[in-house]
Amino acid sequence: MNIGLTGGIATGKSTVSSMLVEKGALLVDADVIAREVMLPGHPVLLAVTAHFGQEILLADGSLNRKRLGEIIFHNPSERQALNDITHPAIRQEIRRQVQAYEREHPGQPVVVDIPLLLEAREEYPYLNTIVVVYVPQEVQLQRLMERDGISKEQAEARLSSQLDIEQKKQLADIVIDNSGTLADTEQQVDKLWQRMVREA
Ligand SMILES: CC(C)(COP(=O)(O)OP(=O)(O)OC[C@H]1O[C@@H](n2cnc3c(N)ncnc32)[C@H](O)[C@@H]1O)[C@@H](O)C(=O)NCCC(=O)NCCS
Ligand SMILES: Nc1ncnc2c1ncn2[C@@H]1O[C@H](COP(=O)(O)OP(=O)(O)OP(=O)(O)O)[C@@H](O)[C@H]1O
Repeated sequence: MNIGLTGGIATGKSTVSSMLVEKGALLVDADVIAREVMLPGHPVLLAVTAHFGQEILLADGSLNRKRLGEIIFHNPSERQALNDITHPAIRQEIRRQVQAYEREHPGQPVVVDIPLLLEAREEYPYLNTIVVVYVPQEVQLQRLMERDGISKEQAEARLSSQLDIEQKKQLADIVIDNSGTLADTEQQVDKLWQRMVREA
């Protein structure tokens, strides 16, 4: 069984996907792919630079992630422009990796971690079980500020760039509540893993 794993920023997707990988799942990680297409020389980074200008690059030609983040998390039309440039290539690579795993490891469960899965559900018809990693918004905000060392205002800007976590929870087939201890989460992940193996 393959699952699409999503949630809000800092709700614990990586925490849960690491637990599943420990148990033997194969992982496709959209954030990793998103970083790869932003490496110097990649056509996607060239297109991003053509739109946003050289000021989004550091002196060595690599992406100034902080600068681009400041622009797109505060400006919906610039965020849309970035999504229009980057998302088709990211989606294509996600699909390619899933197909490669299915070919090379038939029957082995695959976890596809995509932060913006429910913002573009129709783009992923091949993912038919959606798992949402959930924490209430106050916990999400707190964890995000702590992990990234950012202000409340910056954290709120990131949260409001995505579908609300309560809405994502409503759209889930399976919810993992990550607001308790890691041991509480691990118990839920155990159950999910049993199901993934059973329905492989
Ligand atoms: C804007 C960038 C440079 C900021 O980099 P930064 O290192 O600060 O953040 P990072 O990449 O670790 O992203 C952290 C989280 O932010 C959220 N996020 C990132 N991009 C977006 C977006 N376009 N819209 C909404 N949320 C986003 C996601 O939850 C992601 O997990 C970077 O996020 C980026 O290149 N974004 C465009 C690609 C993208 O949409 N990636 C996320 C989904 S695959
Ligand atoms: N159950 C938990 N209790 C306390 N802290 C937790 C718990 N789960 C995760 N965290 C912490 O919360 C932060 C966010 O978790 P994580 O990085 O897994 O989220 P994410 O959804 O993958 O984030 P992103 O959207 O940015 O990729 C991390 O600092 C992590 O260590």
